Amino acid sequence: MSDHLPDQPAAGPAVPLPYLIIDFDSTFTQVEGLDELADIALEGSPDREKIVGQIRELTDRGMSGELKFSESLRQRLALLPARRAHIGQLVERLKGKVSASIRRNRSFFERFPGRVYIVSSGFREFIEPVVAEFGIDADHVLANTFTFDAEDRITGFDPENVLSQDGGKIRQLRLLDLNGPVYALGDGYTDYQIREAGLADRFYAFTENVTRPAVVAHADKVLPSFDEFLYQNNLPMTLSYPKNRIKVLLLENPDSRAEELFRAEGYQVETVTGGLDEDELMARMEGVSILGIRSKTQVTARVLEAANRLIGIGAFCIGTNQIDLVGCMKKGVAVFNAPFSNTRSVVELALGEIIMLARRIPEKSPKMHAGEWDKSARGAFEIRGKKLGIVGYGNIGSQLSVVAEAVGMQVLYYDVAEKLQLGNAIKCRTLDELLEQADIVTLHVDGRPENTDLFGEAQFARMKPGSLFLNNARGPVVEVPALAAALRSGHLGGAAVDVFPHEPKTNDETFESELRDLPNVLLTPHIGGSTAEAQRNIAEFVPERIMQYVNTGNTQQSVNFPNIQLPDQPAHRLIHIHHNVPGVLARINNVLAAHSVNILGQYLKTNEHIGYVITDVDKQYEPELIKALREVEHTIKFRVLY
Ligand SMILES: NC(=O)c1ccc[n+]([C@@H]2O[C@H](COP(=O)([O-])OP(=O)(O)OC[C@H]3O[C@@H](n4cnc5c(N)ncnc54)[C@H](O)[C@@H]3O)[C@@H](O)[C@H]2O)c1
Ligand SMILES: O=C(O)[C@H](O)COP(=O)(O)O
Repeated sequence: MSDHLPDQPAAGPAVPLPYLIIDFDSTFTQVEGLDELADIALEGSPDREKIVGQIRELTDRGMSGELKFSESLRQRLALLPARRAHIGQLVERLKGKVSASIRRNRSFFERFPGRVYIVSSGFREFIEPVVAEFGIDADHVLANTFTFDAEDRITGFDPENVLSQDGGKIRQLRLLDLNGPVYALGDGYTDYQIREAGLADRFYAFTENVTRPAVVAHADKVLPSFDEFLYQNNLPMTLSYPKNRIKVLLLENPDSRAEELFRAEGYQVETVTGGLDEDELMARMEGVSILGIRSKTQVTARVLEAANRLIGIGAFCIGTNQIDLVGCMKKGVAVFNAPFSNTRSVVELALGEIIMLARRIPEKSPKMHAGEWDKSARGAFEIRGKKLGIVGYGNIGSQLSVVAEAVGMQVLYYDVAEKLQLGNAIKCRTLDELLEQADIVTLHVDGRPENTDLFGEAQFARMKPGSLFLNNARGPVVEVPALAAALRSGHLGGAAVDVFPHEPKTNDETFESELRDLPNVLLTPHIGGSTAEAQRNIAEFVPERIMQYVNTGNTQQSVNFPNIQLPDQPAHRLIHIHHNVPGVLARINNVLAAHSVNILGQYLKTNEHIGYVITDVDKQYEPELIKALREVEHTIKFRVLY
């Protein structure tokens, strides 16, 4: 039995629950209130950007300890042309900008309002209504207050308020005189000063929104999220595990959007340019929960053995033949890919290649670059009316079929599976039937092991003399020496090849192949799916699938897990992956019954190797229940979602 994410610690506060002194700007909320107020007040002003920028800079200098706090506040307010009416708009804006992890753990604040103080150098007028939604009363908000003139313009701050003065938070804490342990949480230097003055037992630097190195350097602990604080202190939390503890390793340069999306969700992300070989990858797998790869990285049984926390793999491409899918299943690792995101890109490349080969451009263009003018129609033909033989009529093959017919080609196809015949395409019963008729043969099969060497001497010999050949599928599907021989002998009129049995791991390695320097051969470095559109689509599609799996257990479109999509419902969700043997579901339910847990919804799907059960239950689980579920015989992985 293995388990990648620890369960929620015993749901209950440490005794006694320390007082939490929480900063407001950039901690409770994602932003600085005064910066936002300036942005609102200056709407429509040509100076908006300039003044907001100046205020931001002053805020930053004050927060990092570079400028005296009172001076930073005075200068900011002098720049701020705001009125009382703007404060209402600011409150609405701030309500939508409460830090994600604070928002997520609203129930914590509602449960322990007496232990939380918002101590801020910001202003009560906008803080109070925002934190009130979390059950925090006005007498637990300690903040500055604005002064106004007769026309309701903000003129400054109340100088009598200790929080407007240097060392204001220290003075405020002294006045509060709390009896018991005190923890201070914030992003600024003034939050650290509470601890420095001995008025807090710990200072936690909160970095979910902003990281100030000078502040982090003084922290007892760094908190990428409030979940992390609750987790470290064994306090009740909404998630079962802080996302910042989930490590994502991205290889082979997927579009930067992927990293952005994972980071936005709070995950820790590491990236590696290019691919890694087996040993290198094994050395990187410790602690990795999510692995992102493209077509090059081989995820073998040895790699999986080295993966002690892996729960999901994202193939940022279509093909998944590079992954030991069954091995993943048996380890409870769900695999997702992007089945359609680069389909169109491959189709467009194939069509372009067909035309280029038919006009012998691979020969003509280099000659022109060398200064040779070779104007002749020898060996050049139109593609209109020619027979295109598509081997593998899946997503790419069938899309190419439509596009090829649109430019006047006749399409023949061969597939091992029964496929919907599109347009006027003609199905061939055997591969040979297709090879004997086609003027151009294009491969779009997947990389399953049985397809290794699908095309060799015999298949090329079957093709019509002078015909063209394209491989944009997978390198091992074609015996390269046989293809090279058919081209050298002139039996084939040309070829376009994008994929190779041995491809360089990075752009720094040299490409070696027998196909180099052959006539009328277009060679491309596995770029069938390498377009801006495809890469962007993939980088959005795959992280979304993986995050849905991590967050909700949804396995829709997983390539190796039974597909289950569940409704979101207010419940506690338990995820159980087990070897597919009889009786596991009954055992799970016996454990739930023995702990008097009511099942709100339960979904089971199995495949040849595993069973996947999602159970929604109606009450907070006890540690003993989790332990008992984990001990159910044949469990591969057990996970508490929330
Ligand atoms: N060059 C690139 O950059 C690039 C980009 C995307 C995809 N690809 C490759 O293209 C492949 C196909 O992509 P897709 O989205 O169309 O996949 P798909 O799964 O939709 O289609 C593959 C089709 O091939 C058929 N097939 C498998 N083996 C066969 C065989 N021996 N003979 C005849 N038919 C066979 C399958 O039944 C299926 O219909 C991918 O698996 C990937 O390897 C390459
Ligand atoms: O399977 C695929 O989608 C293609 O082979 C593209 O792979 P790549 O992302 O490694 O370019």
